[in-house]
Amino acid sequence: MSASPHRVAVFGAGYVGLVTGACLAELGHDVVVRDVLRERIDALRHGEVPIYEPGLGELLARNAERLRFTTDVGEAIGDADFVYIAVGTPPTYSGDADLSAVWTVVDELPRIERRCVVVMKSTVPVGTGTRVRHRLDERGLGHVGYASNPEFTAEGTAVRDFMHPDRIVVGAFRDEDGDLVQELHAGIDAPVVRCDVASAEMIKLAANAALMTRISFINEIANVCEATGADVVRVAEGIGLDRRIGSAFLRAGIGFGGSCFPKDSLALKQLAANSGYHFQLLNAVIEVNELQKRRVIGKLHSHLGPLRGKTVALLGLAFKPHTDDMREAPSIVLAGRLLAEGADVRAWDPVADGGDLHGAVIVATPEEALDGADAAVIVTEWPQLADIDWAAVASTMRNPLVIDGRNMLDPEPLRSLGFVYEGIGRAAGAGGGV
Ligand SMILES: NC(=O)c1ccc[n+]([C@@H]2O[C@H](COP(=O)([O-])OP(=O)(O)OC[C@H]3O[C@@H](n4cnc5c(N)ncnc54)[C@H](O)[C@@H]3O)[C@@H](O)[C@H]2O)c1
Ligand SMILES: O=c1ccn([C@@H]2O[C@H](COP(=O)(O)OP(=O)(O)O[C@H]3O[C@H](CO)[C@@H](O)[C@H](O)[C@H]3O)[C@@H](O)[C@H]2O)c(=O)[nH]1
Repeated sequence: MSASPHRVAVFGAGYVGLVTGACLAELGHDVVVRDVLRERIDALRHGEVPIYEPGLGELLARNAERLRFTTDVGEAIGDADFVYIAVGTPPTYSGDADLSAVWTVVDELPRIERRCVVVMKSTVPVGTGTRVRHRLDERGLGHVGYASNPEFTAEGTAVRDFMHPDRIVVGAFRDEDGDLVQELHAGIDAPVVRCDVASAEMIKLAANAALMTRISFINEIANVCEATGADVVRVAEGIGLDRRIGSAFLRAGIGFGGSCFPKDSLALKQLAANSGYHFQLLNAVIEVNELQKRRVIGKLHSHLGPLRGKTVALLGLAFKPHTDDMREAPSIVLAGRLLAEGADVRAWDPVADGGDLHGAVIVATPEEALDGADAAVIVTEWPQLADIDWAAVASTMRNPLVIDGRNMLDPEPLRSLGFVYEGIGRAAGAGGGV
């Protein structure tokens, strides 16, 4: 519980806005979350949680008396001390971040007489804060503060990440605004990085770029492992124990997806390009990822030949486990390629609804997806997949082939059951799951 409760308005009831609102309420603040989607707000008012995020439902319920939901700007702003902007910043056709939702919020802010701080939670290009500051000044809101407080939570662990972050970043034009945002987080035990607004904006983009670089790096190592007979799982373990390297984000697989990495890599690439800089390394990271998503298709070809008429079971659809989010999920590229090549796609996910996969048949259990299939492809490392009774499945599949896009299974038991097992970057005969 923080020493002094504040009144906070959060614009955007998506993955970030809802988690931010619920966690700030948990810290003792009074929060109003505003969204433009009436059905989303109605659902929240009825105690329903419109997204799948572990722990969020309990947090919203526990803090119900400090949380309100509205579509109305005036009601949201009320007498708020903080206005958090947590709206989407998707990529435009060119890859630049689309800031239209951010500008809508800035422009719909009513006349505010008192002291209040607008806080940017959305991921935005460097320079956005300066532009928002000017717009606030032009609108006669010069007394309203502005701070950048980027979000580093990952989907599936967002509540824990918010309450126990590695760090809190606060960039402000005026120290007193930064002080207030820092004070709002009283009760969270984490280092606070105080800096200028541009640096805070860059910390967010650079952190994501660093994580993506590690993933594309290990994926390229995996591809070389595959060509040379090494096992990337052991290689990642071996290099990750070096404290200078560390073991996080060294899981080779079929590439990164999600609502953040793909779009933020493009946004940083275009931000650099717009400033006259060609960001070569980031371009390579993006390209490696695009190719990585398609490697499974090559593996299927090498085992099955032409895919027309073959049935492929896609196990997992969400871009990662413990979320229903399918934005930029590798499953979308995979399903699209398979369907284009004439394969029948049967797909399963415990929470993502697969509505984006036009032409794929969505089934209720992994076993149903595998029944009669020519190949199983593990797309998302859902823990449920570790519990499949492969001995039973062996007799129901048309062809016992498992392509493990996340290196989650132990190859040896599968091979001893007669399965052909291929991971990503795992030489034939390599043992041990991850
Ligand atoms: N998803 C994540 O895990 C994550 C983590 C860190 C940062 N971010 C960044 O946070 C931002 C939000 O991401 P998200 O995943 O929560 O997006 P989202 O699409 O899930 O949610 C955005 C919400 O904003 C609402 N909205 C649009 N215009 C509005 C307005 N004028 N007033 C109020 N609400 C409005 C939308 O209806 C939607 O519900 C993005 O910039 C994203 O890059 C996301
Ligand atoms: O070793 C790894 C780690 C992750 N991934 C993939 O990378 C993607 C992103 O995973 P993750 O980072 O766990 O999830 P996000 O929810 O997208 O979170 C990222 O993006 C958020 C939005 O910017 C940031 O706030 C988080 O810090 C950052 O981790 C997923 O497709 C994963 O399968 C790998 O392939 N190998």
